[in-house]
Amino acid sequence: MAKLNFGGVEEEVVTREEFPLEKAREVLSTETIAVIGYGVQGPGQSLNMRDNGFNVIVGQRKGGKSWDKAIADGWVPGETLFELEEALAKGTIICYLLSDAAQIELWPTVKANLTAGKSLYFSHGFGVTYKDQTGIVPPADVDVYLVAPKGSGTSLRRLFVEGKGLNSSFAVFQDATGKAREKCIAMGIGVGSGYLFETDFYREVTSDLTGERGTLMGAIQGIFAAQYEVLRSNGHTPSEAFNETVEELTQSLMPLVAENGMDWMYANCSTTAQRGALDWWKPFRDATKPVFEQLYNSVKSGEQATISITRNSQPDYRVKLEEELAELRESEIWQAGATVRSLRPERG
Ligand SMILES: NC(=O)C1=CN([C@@H]2O[C@H](COP(=O)(O)OP(=O)(O)OC[C@H]3O[C@@H](n4cnc5c(N)ncnc54)[C@H](O)[C@@H]3O)[C@@H](O)[C@H]2O)C=CC1
Ligand SMILES: CC(=O)[C@](C)(O)C(=O)O
Ligand SMILES: [Mg+2]
Ligand SMILES: [Mg+2]
Repeated sequence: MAKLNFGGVEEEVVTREEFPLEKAREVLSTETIAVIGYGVQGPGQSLNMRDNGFNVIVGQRKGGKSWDKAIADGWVPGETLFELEEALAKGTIICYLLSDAAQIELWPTVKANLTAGKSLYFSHGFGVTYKDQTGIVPPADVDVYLVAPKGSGTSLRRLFVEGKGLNSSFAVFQDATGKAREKCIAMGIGVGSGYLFETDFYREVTSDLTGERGTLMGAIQGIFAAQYEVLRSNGHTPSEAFNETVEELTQSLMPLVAENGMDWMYANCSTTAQRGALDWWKPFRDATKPVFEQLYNSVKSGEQATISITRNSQPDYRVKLEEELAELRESEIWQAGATVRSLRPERG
C-alpha cells in the first residue's frame, strides 16, 4: 500500500506497481472466476480479466441480447459461456454483476452454490448493505468482497484497451479463508483498475448513490436544463444555448479540469470569465447544498434503495425506462446536442 496525501488527509492506495498483474495472476491461479450477468459491468470486467490472463467464464440467461453479445465478444457456449446455474456451480469466485434489483431474485440460487471457501464478489455495496430489503445475507464460510470501478463498464473496457485504467474502490465484508483481502485486490487489478482505494460496503453504496444522483448524472442534467431554459427564454438560439451550456464544457473546459484542476482551467480562460466564475461558484454551491443534503439523507435512510428496488423490478421497467430516456433524447436541448455533435470536425 502506498501512503498518499489527499488534500491534507493521508490515505493508503494500491497501485499496479505494488501489486503487479503477475502477482494478481498468482493469487488467483487456482480460481475459476464466474462473471454472472453480461450487462454493462459484466463485459468490461470479464473481457479485461480474460485479456489479463485469468481463468474466466460468463454466466448469463440464454437467448437474450446479453447472451448474443457474449458470443459476439468471443465467449463460447459450453466452454466459457454458460447458463446462470451452471456458471454458479463451476465458479469459485462468483462475480455477482446482475443489476442490483435483479440480484434479489437470483439470490437463493446463488446462495445454494456458495459452498465453503468460495468467494462472493460484488461491484456495489448495495445488496449486502440493504440486506433487510434484498435478503442478501452471505453464508459465513465464504469470502465476501467488492471492487467497484468508479465509472461505466463501457469506460472500464475502453480505458483498458487504451492501456489506461479506471479507478476502483475495494472493500472486504467477510474474510472466511484469511485470504479475502489479497483476492479482492487481485481481482481489482485483474479487472483493469488504475489504482484502488479502500472503503467498506456501507460507504461505497452511500457515496455511489449520492454521486450518481448528484454531480455525476442527476444534478448535472438539472443544471444544464436550468441554464438552457433561461438562455432560450431570453431569445438565444438552440445552438447558442447548447454550446454555452454543454458543448464547451465537455469539449473544452472539462478536459482541462481533468488534466490540472479547476484553478488551472480558470487560469486558462479570460480574466472576464475568471471574475464571473469566481464570483458565482459560491452562490451556486449555497443554492444546491440543501438539495445535496436532502439527497444524502434519502440515501442514508434507505429510501433511495427502496425506490431503486421497487421501480427496477417492475416487469415493464425497460419500457418505462425507454420512455424516460426518450423524454431526454427528444428534449430540445439534447436534440440540439445531436446536431452539434454531428458537426464536430472529427465526425466529418
Ligand atoms: N453499469 C455500470 O457501469 C456500473 C455498475 N455497477 C454495479 O455493477 C453491478 C452490475 O450492474 P450492471 O452491469 O449495470 O447491470 P445490468 O443492469 O447491465 O444487468 C446485468 C445483467 O443482468 C441480467 N438480468 C437482469 N435481470 C435479470 C434476472 N431477473 N435474472 C437474471 N439475469 C438478469 C441482464 O441480462 C444483464 O445482462 C451492479 O451492482 C451495479 O450497481 C458498478 C459500477 C458501474
Ligand atoms: C458508472 C457508475 O459508477 C455508476 C454511475 O455508479 C453506476 O452506473 O451505477
Ligand atoms: Mg459508481
Ligand atoms: Mg452506481
